[in-house]
Amino acid sequence: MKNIYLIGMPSSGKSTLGKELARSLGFSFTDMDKLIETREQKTISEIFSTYGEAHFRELERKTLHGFQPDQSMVIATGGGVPCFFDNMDYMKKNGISIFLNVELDDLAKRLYKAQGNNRPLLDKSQSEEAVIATIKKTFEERLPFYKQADIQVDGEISVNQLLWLIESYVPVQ
Ligand SMILES: Nc1ncnc2c1ncn2[C@@H]1O[C@H](COP(=O)(O)OP(=O)(O)OP(=O)(O)O)[C@@H](O)[C@H]1O
Ligand SMILES: O=C(O)C1=C[C@@H](O)[C@@H](O)[C@H](O)C1
Ligand SMILES: [Mg+2]
Repeated sequence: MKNIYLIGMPSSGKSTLGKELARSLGFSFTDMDKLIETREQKTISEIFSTYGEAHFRELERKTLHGFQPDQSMVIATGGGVPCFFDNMDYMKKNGISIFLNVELDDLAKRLYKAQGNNRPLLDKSQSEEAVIATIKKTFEERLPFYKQADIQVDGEISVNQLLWLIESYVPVQ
């Protein structure tokens, strides 16, 4: 079966929903950020600070293009993946892309609740206002890319609802 790519802002629920979706479909689950961290033996923050963002974006592209199509995988992409290189076209060509579109206020709340701070583009040591302003600006810049997804989900959704959307888009046996 075709791979499923979950895209969206940090904290939009790609990993949480992705794991449940994979379990329901009997697909394997892969988190691109985790895969890159394992392969590089560094956290995403360390990769950014040591080699810079451009290097990280190259790693993301290589990782994305390294997945074989039709491998029955649910892939939680990094938040920036659709916005660089030909990544969005690649996902559309090689699987089903799903945009998890979550309200900015909800994104900000989730981000503050999450433990730790390993997302270099969303620095929780800044004031809450500054973080929200960054999220808003980033979201607006990314929306034209995210919107190209095959399926868009607005707000919260259950796995069963998501399964229905996927089956309606392309029948899953
Ligand atoms: N539908 C939901 N309602 C409320 N909270 C949620 C929902 N989905 C996820 N969360 C919470 O939001 C936080 C972020 O979720 P998750 O890690 O799945 O997002 P992500 O898109 O994978 O983020 P990242 O890009 O940082 O990896 C977690 O604390 C998770 O428990
Ligand atoms: O939104 C982004 O650009 C990022 C999101 C994370 O998933 C990581 O891929 C990294 O922190 C960059
Ligand atoms: Mg995640």
